[in-house]
Amino acid sequence: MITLEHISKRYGGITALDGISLEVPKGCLYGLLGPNGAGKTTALRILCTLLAPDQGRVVIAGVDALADPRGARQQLGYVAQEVAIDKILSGRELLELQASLYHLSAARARERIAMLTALLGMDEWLDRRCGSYSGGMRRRLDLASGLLHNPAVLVLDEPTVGLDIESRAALWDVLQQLREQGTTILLSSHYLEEVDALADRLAILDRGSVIAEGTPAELKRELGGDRITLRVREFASHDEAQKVQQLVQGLKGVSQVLINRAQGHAINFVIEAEGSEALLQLRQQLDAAEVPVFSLAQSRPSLDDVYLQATGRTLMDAELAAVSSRDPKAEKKQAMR
Ligand SMILES: Nc1ncnc2c1ncn2[C@@H]1O[C@H](COP(=O)(O)OP(=O)(O)OP(=O)(O)O)[C@@H](O)[C@H]1O
Repeated sequence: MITLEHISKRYGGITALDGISLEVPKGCLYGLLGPNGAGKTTALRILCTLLAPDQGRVVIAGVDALADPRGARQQLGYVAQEVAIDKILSGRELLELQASLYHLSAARARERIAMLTALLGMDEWLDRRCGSYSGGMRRRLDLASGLLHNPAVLVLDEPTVGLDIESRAALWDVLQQLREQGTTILLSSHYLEEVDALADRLAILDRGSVIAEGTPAELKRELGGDRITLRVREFASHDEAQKVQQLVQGLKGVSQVLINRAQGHAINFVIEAEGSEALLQLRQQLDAAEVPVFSLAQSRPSLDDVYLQATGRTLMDAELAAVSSRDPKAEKKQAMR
């Protein structure tokens, strides 16, 4: 239903997308996971014909989106990151306005609004002015606007940012229902647990490139055995961590040894075997090699491990780096042009 082929996009000297390709099959809930600044919004805006790529091809439900943007838009519902809702209108008036922009007949508009009101639980407050809505209500109304014309493809940019746990769970339910009804959904997120819980398939985006793609289970399985986090001290120095890294690399059944700066220079690695026996043996090997142990934790691979393995840093680490290097004001200005 969605094909992106070799899409590149630069903003001045910044490469936001570096030749990414994606395929989303029909009826799939697809997650685009990546830290802030990875290029998720840029990819979604290109897909939704709101931004032109420098090169590449976009096909939505068989329609070439660059040659026929209008045709592609008829297949699409887009829920942007920033909610743009008028404060004076009521939710219902806003949906009616939106329905007329989609050229729905009055009868069809009434029918769709009634259906979406029930689906999204908006009955109690839809006739109130939007200015009085909470973040969760605004998100739901925004989702309803994206779904009014019953699109085959729904694209959501970070749909649960800023939502409380309850609203987030409600939104997840709605997305799962829509998928069951056959809607193809592409959502971007920087929440690992969200993509893990919802997505049938996912792509991990980092600095404008797809660094991993598959089902959550496949990606985790590819990492092999259990993940170990070893801390020699609460906050070790980089030099100390490097020494331990070399020691651990020499141990039996150990692979993919990395230093994790974000966790006080903890050492992350994989052990071939599973279970407590393996940990016990590892502990003995560490003692024999005279490696001090402040803490030693074992877990099954997670999506964060997939990211860590591909980039050498955790998602949280990447987020922090992105926050300090971006200029939101300049980006907003540029995006308005
Ligand atoms: N309008 C713009 N002008 C200049 N640079 C931009 C603009 N929009 C995005 N960028 C840069 O392009 C890169 C990708 O940004 P993009 O917004 O696509 O990432 P993202 O993964 O969606 O992050 P976020 O979730 O924070 O929006 C970043 O380095 C960002 O600083």
